[in-house]
Amino acid sequence: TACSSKYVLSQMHPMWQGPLVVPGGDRQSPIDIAVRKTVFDSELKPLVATYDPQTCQQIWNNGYSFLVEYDDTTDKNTLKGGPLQDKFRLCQFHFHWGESNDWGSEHTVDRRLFPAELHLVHWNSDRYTLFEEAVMEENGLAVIGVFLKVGKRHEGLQKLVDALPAIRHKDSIVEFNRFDPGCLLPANINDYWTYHGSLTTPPLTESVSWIIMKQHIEVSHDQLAVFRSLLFTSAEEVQKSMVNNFRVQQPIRGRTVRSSFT
Ligand SMILES: Cc1ccc(O)c(S)c1
Ligand SMILES: [Zn+2]
Repeated sequence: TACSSKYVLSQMHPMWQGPLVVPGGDRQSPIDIAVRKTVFDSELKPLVATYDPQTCQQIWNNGYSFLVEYDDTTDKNTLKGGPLQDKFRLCQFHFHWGESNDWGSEHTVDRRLFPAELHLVHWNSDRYTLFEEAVMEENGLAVIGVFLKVGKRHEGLQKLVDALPAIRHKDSIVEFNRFDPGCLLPANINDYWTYHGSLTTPPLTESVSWIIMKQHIEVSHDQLAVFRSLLFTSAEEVQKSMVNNFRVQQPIRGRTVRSSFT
């Protein structure tokens, strides 16, 4: 689909430290959410996420993370409301995680680290026709972030976990159908923080309205261990475990993080 193509196909080995600051970058991600500095905004509306599991197409290892991709040629999977003025289309979701359960998330809450973070990536289909266009524009993307905690097994995630051994190496891909991304959202999606930031992988463009869920989801230790069995490397290269695929935190540069709850 559009969202997978050249954009995240970079052959560059993930330099997770990456450029510390993008030239002129004053709205980079990820950041720490200092709760006492957040500002409640009563104008923030409830989020409306509508997903069709039938539009799930494939799951693949792009050398940074693994992506589950959806058909984004129609408005079948939409996100609107919340801080968003326009309607956004889901194109993919992926995760960032650590080599241990002590770290792995990109965002933190009062410096608290989670073992992993889910990103559901949507692009502004009211203003653009392709993900590639939207990713370069200020109001182009909306990414929902959900923290993962280790606890009880996540039944809905298991179908995805079972598909991972087939995409162990970079650039491997398998067909993946009938997966409802909604099953990965927490029960309460109306309590969130939102701020303007960037992608956390190249090209690090400052095109993202971030919507970070206050409520986390739980996955089992064993499910997370399967994430760590993936490889950054292709079958020909010396094996390198896909772990710690998160970016270092970036300066807040005077930005305000708004909350939808008090
Ligand atoms: C579009 C996109 C690709 C990869 C990512 O980690 C993020 S955060 C967004
Ligand atoms: Zn991400």
